[in-house]
Amino acid sequence: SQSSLHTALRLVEGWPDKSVGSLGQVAGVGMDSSGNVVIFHRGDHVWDAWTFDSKRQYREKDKGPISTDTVISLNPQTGKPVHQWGRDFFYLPHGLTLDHEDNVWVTDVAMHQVFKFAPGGGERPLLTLGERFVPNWSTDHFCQPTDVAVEKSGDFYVSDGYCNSRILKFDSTGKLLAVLGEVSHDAAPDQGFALGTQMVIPHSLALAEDRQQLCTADRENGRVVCFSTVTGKPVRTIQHPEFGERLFAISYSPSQGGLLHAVNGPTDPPTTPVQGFTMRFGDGEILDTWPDQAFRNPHDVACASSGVYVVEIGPNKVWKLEPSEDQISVKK
Ligand SMILES: O=C(N[C@@H](O)C(=O)O)c1ccccc1
Repeated sequence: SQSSLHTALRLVEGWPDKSVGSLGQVAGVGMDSSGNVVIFHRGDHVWDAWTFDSKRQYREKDKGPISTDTVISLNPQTGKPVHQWGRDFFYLPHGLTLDHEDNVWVTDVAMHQVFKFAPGGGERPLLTLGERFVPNWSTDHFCQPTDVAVEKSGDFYVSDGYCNSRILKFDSTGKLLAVLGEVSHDAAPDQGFALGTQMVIPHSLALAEDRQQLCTADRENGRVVCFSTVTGKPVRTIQHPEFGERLFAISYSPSQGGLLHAVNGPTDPPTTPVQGFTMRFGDGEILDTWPDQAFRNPHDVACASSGVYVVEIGPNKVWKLEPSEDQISVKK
């Protein structure tokens, strides 16, 4: 039997440092190569039931972009902000990813666009994809794109999105290479997708490059779907009763033989605890659930050697979870 040591995670009190000040809805979290925790929040903009019209067009364009910095890098030990940028550009921040060169990849669900910024941000993006404020399902448009994952080769994936059920693969210049998990736009939900049902809001991406798999949190199906990065075909799903109906975000760590961290989401009526999961990547088995008290609305998760980080929307929180002293050995 294989035993693997892992540790129960617990919330770190008083993190981040109060100098971070008041945050808007915190949509995305990522780690940079220095181990800083980078968060993507919405300032005074919110996504509520009236924000988009029936065609998924953003209703509040003329309010202008968020006037405060939306990207904040936090020191992982002190929780103090070490850098911030991104004012007067974004309307509804969603996904944030740092690639292996610390370029910052972000999605904005109001603009229906994906941007690549140089390390540390800057005034203008290095790359812009999608047509500003124009939702569509043609391959040069997105519809509320949710996240980005980037290979060392520079090829990258976009999970698209709330109103498209697909993942697009591009080369480093933004040329479309492949569409993963696509079903014809008018197909019934249970047709055309190799694993039985199409994705419903591919909401978060985790790239396990060493395992040639790209996984997504198929949010409203409450499951993980993994695709081969070689063939683009779906290779497996991971689903557990403990997930409940909705799985919001996932993050891959190559350590300890490959771990997948995930957070689920609230349901109405509440059926399962809103919590985090640590799974063995290989077979998807749950090794640990955390934290001791429940989350309310976890929206994204990122992991590093310093700990696991979860951001929430309502209440707007950034949580740090670190291994607690009591090591638990799992006999499997
Ligand atoms: O999913 C929603 N929001 C979050 O995921 C988010 O804010 O990214 C949402 C859906 C309907 C109405 C309002 C918000």
